[in-house]
Amino acid sequence: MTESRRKNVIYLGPQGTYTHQAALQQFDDHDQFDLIPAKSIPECLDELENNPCIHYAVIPLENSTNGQVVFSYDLLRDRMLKSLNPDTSSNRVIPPLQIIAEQYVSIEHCLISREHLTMSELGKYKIIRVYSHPQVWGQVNQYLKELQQEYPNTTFEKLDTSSTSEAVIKVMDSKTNEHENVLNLAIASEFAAKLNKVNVLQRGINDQLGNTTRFMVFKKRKEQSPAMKCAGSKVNLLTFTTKQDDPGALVDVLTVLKDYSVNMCSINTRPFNTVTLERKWQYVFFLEYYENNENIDWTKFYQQFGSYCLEWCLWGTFYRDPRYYN
Ligand SMILES: O=C(O)C(=O)C[C@]1(C(=O)O)C=C[C@@H](O)C=C1
Repeated sequence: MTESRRKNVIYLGPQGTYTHQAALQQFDDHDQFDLIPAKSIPECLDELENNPCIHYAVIPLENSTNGQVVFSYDLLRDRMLKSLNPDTSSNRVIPPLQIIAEQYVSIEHCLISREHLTMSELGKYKIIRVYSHPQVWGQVNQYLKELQQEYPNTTFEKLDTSSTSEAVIKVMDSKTNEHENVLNLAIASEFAAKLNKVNVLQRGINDQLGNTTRFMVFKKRKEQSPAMKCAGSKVNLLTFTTKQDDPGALVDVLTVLKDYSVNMCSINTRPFNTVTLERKWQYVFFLEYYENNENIDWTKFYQQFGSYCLEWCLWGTFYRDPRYYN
């Protein structure tokens, strides 16, 4: 493969994040794809949208323990609202980005230190600063509570970073201050610890066994989809707003799914409030449904569905991840 045919995939970095693992799962052909770390989730989609050298983006969407990755949901929400063109007769928004796949990554958090030390040594520190991505706190709540109970004379502080690998780098850069009795720790994957050659104090510290995060893979809509060896169920992800706040407005939209025997797999919502719009405080709904019924007239389905929405946007149709749903 010539250099120019190679494709660039941007993901939430630095190297070693769970998103990096999702990107490696999706784009496992190293002769074809270069993986490029981004500093934040918004940067991933901004770069894919605006940088001609970026071909794909991978971002986290939801976690089995603590739900929505709100940063990602809000990117879709804001993109749908931004793309709305009040001059056109159609209420369908067609954004420049499209979802083409999902990936699931098993999340096994570790407690990580820069220096080599053991759990029994934690009690000698007055303050322990724990760095991680904000999405992680809800996955290790119980663990941190128990840690505090075990070391009652130590104050544990939680500090947010842009990703779990960023937390590891923070800990590597901030030297333990023995004099002030302050220790810096990170919560991240074993993969991140190994990449950065730091010490794993404890493994599998997440509260729930089977903790899993689901990631979404995007491409530019105008570019061709890559060839994918997939089979099985196809899923659609669509966002919409309702026409009014009257009783039954949401039911009207969802009844179309029932009428066409379309099986819904998830529904979520995020609020928004825009001064330029007449209605205050509205919601964007996120809907996922299967596309496995060949007898459905999808053109008619979307005509009817769209007629009950103020605006709607189909983000993509993709296969259920066969690695996870086997
Ligand atoms: O920080 C990382 O490693 C990420 O890939 C982000 C992220 C998230 O935003 O949900 C991914 C999976 C884990 O649930 C924690 C953090």
